[in-house]
Amino acid sequence: MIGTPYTEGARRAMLLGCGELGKEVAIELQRLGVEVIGVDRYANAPAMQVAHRSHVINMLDANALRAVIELEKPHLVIPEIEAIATQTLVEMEAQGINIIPTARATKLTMDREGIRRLAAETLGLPTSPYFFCDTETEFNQAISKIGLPCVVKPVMSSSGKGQSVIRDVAQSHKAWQYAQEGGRAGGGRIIVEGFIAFDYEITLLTISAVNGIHFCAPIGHRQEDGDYRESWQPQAMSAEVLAKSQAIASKVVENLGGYGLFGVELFIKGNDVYFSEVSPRPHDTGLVTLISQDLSEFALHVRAILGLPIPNIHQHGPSASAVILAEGTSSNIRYQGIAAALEAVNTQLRLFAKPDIDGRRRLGVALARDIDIDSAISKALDSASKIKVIF
Ligand SMILES: Nc1ncnc2c1ncn2[C@@H]1O[C@H](COP(=O)(O)OP(=O)(O)OP(=O)(O)O)[C@@H](O)[C@H]1O
Ligand SMILES: NCC(=O)N[C@@H]1O[C@H](COP(=O)([O-])[O-])[C@@H](O)[C@H]1O
Ligand SMILES: [Mg+2]
Repeated sequence: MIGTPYTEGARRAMLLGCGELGKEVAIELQRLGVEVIGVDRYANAPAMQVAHRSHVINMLDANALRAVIELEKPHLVIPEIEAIATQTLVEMEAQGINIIPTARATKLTMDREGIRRLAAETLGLPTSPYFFCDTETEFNQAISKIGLPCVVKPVMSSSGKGQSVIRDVAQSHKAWQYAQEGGRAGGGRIIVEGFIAFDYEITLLTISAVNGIHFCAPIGHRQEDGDYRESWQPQAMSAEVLAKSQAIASKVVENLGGYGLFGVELFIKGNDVYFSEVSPRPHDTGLVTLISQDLSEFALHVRAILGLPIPNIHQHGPSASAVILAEGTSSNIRYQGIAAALEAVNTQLRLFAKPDIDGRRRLGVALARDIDIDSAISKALDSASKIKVIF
């Protein structure tokens, strides 16, 4: 049963994080008449523009997070980013608040050490070799054990922040410093991973719903500076490798528990599949599902978390997304070229409406369908290139 927003019977959902992914989740919640409360670190964040009301707090501040949850008493708390005081979510869950998918999942995936040890050491899944280090001496020892090239990341970071690849020992000190600066908590523990020279990488969107586990068609993507630039669906892969990927994803998702959509990141090399990491929430590379599927990853997340069934997921054929990135400083962002970007058949656009920019920021995404993946990618890239961001 779902009541009407602003009335006693309303079903209240609180989004912790109101970026582009949360905006689409908010729209899907609104479509089913759920009352949406947005929370993020800054005002007028994308999902706040869709929510019934919103709050601006530092979500890493345990007291502020607890206070906003106690004030609003949401039926569902939907984390949209990793950087949240997840220990508070664990405590609130113990008091009966429904944390999506589970407080433990948000805590384990906020920290690379939590999810990596679970996947490799508890579940026995294949991953890159890795070491965790707290000092530069340990770091140098880890590099010599793992060998070059290797990848260095702060344990608490996302979107490639503080991440670099070391190909020559001479780059080690710089990589250490960069990882210390890029960590969410301002320095600290890092992970050194062996570099997997994969043939391709995928996000396998996996949904745990009331009627079981469901998979979307695999999404291929290209990353630059640890951040995604284009994604496409379906990624061609053999039945054997797809089955292996689905088996890995099921193991991870079943262990993390709860209902919701997960973005399982996998590296594929020959017939080998390596687990990389997982988002217990919609994934940025999954933005392509806004054009490639009848139920997008956001619609699927909402269905799952409301305890609704997912009888089928229809995929429309070769599709792609290309991000619209801009760089600069402004709080008066305007977009030109929208008509040109939408000229081709089967093309769509999402402009996230972020209120400002200071540095490089993803502001939108172009979406396209075509007769094959290569054509869909070039159409999406072409559409994205038509958008001129004016400051
Ligand atoms: N061990 C590795 N070997 C080869 N490539 C890697 C490795 N680790 C990461 N990468 C590359 O860097 C990208 C980003 O890495 P990762 O997903 O760990 O970072 P992130 O900061 O969590 O990014 P996001 O938050 O966008 O998922 C991967 O998608 C992959 O392309
Ligand atoms: N890879 C994670 C990811 O894509 N997260 C998405 O980016 C937003 C932050 O954007 P911002 O840095 O521009 O505020 C987040 O709120 C989420 O929607
Ligand atoms: Mg990733």
